[in-house]
Amino acid sequence: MTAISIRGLVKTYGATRAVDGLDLDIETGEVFALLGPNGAGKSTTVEILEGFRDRDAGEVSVLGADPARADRLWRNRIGIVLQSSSGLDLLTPREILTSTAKTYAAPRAVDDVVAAVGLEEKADSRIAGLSGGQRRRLDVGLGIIGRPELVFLDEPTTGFDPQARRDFWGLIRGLAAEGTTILLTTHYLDEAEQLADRVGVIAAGRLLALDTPANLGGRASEEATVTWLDEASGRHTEKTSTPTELVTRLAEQYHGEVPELVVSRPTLEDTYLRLIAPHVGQGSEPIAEEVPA
Ligand SMILES: Nc1ncnc2c1ncn2[C@@H]1O[C@H](COP(=O)(O)OP(=O)(O)OP(=O)(O)O)[C@@H](O)[C@H]1O
Repeated sequence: MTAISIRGLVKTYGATRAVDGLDLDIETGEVFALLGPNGAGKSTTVEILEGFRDRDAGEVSVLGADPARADRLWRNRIGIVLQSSSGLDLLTPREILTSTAKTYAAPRAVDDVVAAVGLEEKADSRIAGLSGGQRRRLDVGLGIIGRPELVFLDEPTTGFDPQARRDFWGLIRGLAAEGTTILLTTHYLDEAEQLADRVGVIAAGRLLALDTPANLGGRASEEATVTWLDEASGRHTEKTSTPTELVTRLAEQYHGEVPELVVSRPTLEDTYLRLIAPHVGQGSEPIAEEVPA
């Protein structure tokens, strides 16, 4: 079943075509990561799907409804992670989670959410005293307290320390295991690789590539790089489509362990940067001066 369907979506701001004819389907239960450089149109797309922004053209369906005309019942089925805890400085995370939970029909238990986002120690402290990363955890907690079927996460781990990011990934995997559909935007390629079933890369409001993280842009069939250190001749690097064969040959040559052996394939970040390269800095390149002959 399709949770989100987008056909020919267009959004313009003055002369800027922020979203320029986007087509995309996201399946129920899928974790989908939308990737793209700054200004690619990710937030605009997500805000249209959330019903917070009007579109200029195209068809959009989210959980079977058009977000531009959706009602409160529909809104209760989706979870949105906003930068919402600002302005609530005198309250505590537990207070704001408890009052938000009351607006939903079947909310999660406040204690469960506090634990899921790792805010146990700060649950009863004023929000004013929370760090940036702790506030973001609260935002995530507010986004999931209503037990939504679909969660929108716009750059959810910005400002998280490495441990908090790992904890958050565990939380997302848990939601996905319960069947929650998740649409995530992120600039962290490792996050997309860890979490997403599929990724979509957009630039200038258009979809450039759509695949699993492992296959994006033909990644799975790209050559591997094998490096090793030879005591006599120094470091060697070879690109090959048959790395096992090369490593087997090296193992024979060195009679066992190959010194400082590394076998690597292009990372998702390498592939992503290659995909977006033609679209980055468009229009902002300095005009080269003509050199007189
Ligand atoms: N309210 C607005 N008014 C005018 N232009 C806007 C507005 N919101 C976004 N834009 C423009 O639309 C384009 C897409 O912006 P958007 O915020 O959707 O990109 P993004 O992919 O989410 O970027 P980032 O990764 O920086 O968050 C940009 O050129 C941006 O300047």
